[in-house]
Amino acid sequence: MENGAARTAPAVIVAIDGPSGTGKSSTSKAVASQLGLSYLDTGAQYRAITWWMVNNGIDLTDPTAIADSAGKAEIVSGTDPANPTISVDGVDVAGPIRTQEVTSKVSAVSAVPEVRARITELQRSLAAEAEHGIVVEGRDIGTTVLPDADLKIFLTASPEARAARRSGELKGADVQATREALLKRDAADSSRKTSPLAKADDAVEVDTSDLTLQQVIECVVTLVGEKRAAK
Ligand SMILES: Nc1ncnc2c1ncn2[C@@H]1O[C@H](COP(=O)(O)OP(=O)(O)OP(=O)(O)O)[C@@H](O)[C@H]1O
Ligand SMILES: Nc1ccn([C@@H]2O[C@H](COP(=O)(O)O)[C@@H](O)[C@H]2O)c(=O)n1
Repeated sequence: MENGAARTAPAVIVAIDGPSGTGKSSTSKAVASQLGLSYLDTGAQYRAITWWMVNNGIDLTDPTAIADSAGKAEIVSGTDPANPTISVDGVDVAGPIRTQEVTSKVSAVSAVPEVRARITELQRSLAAEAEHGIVVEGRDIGTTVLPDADLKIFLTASPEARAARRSGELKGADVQATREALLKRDAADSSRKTSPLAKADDAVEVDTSDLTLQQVIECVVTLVGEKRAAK
């Protein structure tokens, strides 16, 4: 180190992927906050473009119609883990993108290659801009968006654990119906041709079924520390 310059932690790129309800958002946000990193929820971006298409009457059963309008909405993501934001054409859509309607339609939109190309470009530029590094969570971050990430995590959990977590969050929604909806979305996301939900070969798999959220956060923070120490 020259001139006694203080040693600062090297910037680090962390990719966290996995099926729905495995704890990606909760874990990523907490890890990013704890380590002073940026945070990007890529699912929110796919939900935002879906919300725009629903609002603009695009036929979501027609992949050509989806592809033709893939570039029309301006999607902006704020990457502060204490206040992640998402807007479409200047409108804050953090609430509207969580409706049942958007949740049930997002997989049809995210399967279209033109949509993925557009959103992937946004994700890569946000990751490149993050001064101290970033935690990016989604389905294809380790495999496609950031294949050179310093650390790749693939979170899993049993369908039962995930359904119980989600129905608790949805204030007592039927656990069985929630389980079916989660599995249906995972099946669609895993079977699409373009960058399906998948574990990267070099990802660390963490089964969160029997872990508390705090334990998962600690596990990821430890893994990031190890990667940083080796840089
Ligand atoms: N290890 C855990 N133990 C118990 N509850 C958890 C755990 N991890 C996350 N949760 C809870 O499970 C719910 C789903 O978590 P979260 O939204 O982080 O999952 P996700 O993988 O990002 O889901 P999605 O892909 O559908 O957005 C939240 O209510 C969260 O608080
Ligand atoms: N990298 C990603 C992230 C998300 N998707 C699609 O968005 C949907 C919503 O994701 P949530 O994390 O908010 O539940 C998800 O079901 C995928 O269809 C994606 O394709 N790639």
